[in-house]
Amino acid sequence: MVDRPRKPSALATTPGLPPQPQVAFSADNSSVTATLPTGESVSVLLYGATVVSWKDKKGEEKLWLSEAARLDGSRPVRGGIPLVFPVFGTAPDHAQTKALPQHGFARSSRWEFLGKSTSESTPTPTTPAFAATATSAAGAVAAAAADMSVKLDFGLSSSGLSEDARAKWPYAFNAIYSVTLNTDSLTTNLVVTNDDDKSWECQVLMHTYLRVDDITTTTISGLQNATYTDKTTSPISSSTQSSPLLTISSETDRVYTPAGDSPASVPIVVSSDNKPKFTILRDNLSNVVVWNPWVEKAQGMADFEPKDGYKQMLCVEPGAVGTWQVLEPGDAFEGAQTIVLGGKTE
Ligand SMILES: O=P(O)(O)OC[C@H]1O[C@@H](O)[C@H](O)[C@@H](O)[C@@H]1O
Repeated sequence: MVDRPRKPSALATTPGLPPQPQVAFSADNSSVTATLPTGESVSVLLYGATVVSWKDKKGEEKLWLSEAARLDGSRPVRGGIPLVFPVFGTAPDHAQTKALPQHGFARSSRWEFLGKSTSESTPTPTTPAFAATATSAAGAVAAAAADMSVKLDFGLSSSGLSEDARAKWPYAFNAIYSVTLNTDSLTTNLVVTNDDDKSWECQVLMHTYLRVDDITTTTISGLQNATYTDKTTSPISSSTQSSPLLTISSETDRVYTPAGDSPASVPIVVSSDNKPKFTILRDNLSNVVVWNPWVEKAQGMADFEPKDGYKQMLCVEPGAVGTWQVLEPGDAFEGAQTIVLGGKTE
């Protein structure tokens, strides 16, 4: 169970120092949960290094997780943030990955927990910003706690794969996935290194299931003028997003390539009733998949519950999937998303 942490590793015990984030494993060691002193938390299943919960300080869940999601490692998690690597979907025409299952093996491999690190920008009494927010030692402690973040690192390498996955993708690699919880944001960052003596190609995607209040009043901005492929048509079609706002009113499965020189310069804003709920920033991930299965596809997925749960979820998935990332021996690919609560980006 992800909700019953034990073995708190760092507690507020030193007077005068801000309280520290807590990091704890579940009783069965299947997941690790980090909690900030201000109450925000994130839980990551070692299976897939799948983020399965992200809560704000009020305890409100920000990610959608199916009630029928398997958390026992028997199949990829339906919800949270499964990690897609080294192939997005299936690629029957791509020699190196054609034998792999949908979305590759990262989401169905057990990752190793490498450790946690915390950071804080501790204001001092001489800093004007500090003086404005804290006029006492207690205020200083509270201000420091409010600025704190915790990073959880997970590792996976070719030697940690199942025999089956290794046989289907026989390349040496090393991956480090970092999940950083801040008071108002969550960052997931993947670095994959080619440890082989020959080059290989991969795709990467962070399959984020956002929890929304009501899909019919949800809008997505930041995709205007982006070209996209529509996977719901047969054959797959291509188009350009003309409207500034995307709304979802039927099955949606699109791979966007937002316009702009730098992928990071185009935030995607998911709003509920015109109120910004999530702002998604991308670093070196030049595609965004927007997916909602709607009525029929949700019915067809055994692990999708409740069946009308598609009304409370929206997948906005930053990735590098439009083309193949070619990694020469020793090369690394790094990509990240930051999901900021509300409309703030700084
Ligand atoms: O059922 P899965 O393997 O988790 O995939 C869910 C969806 O993932 C999305 O990223 C794909 O674009 C969809 O085509 C796919 O249906």
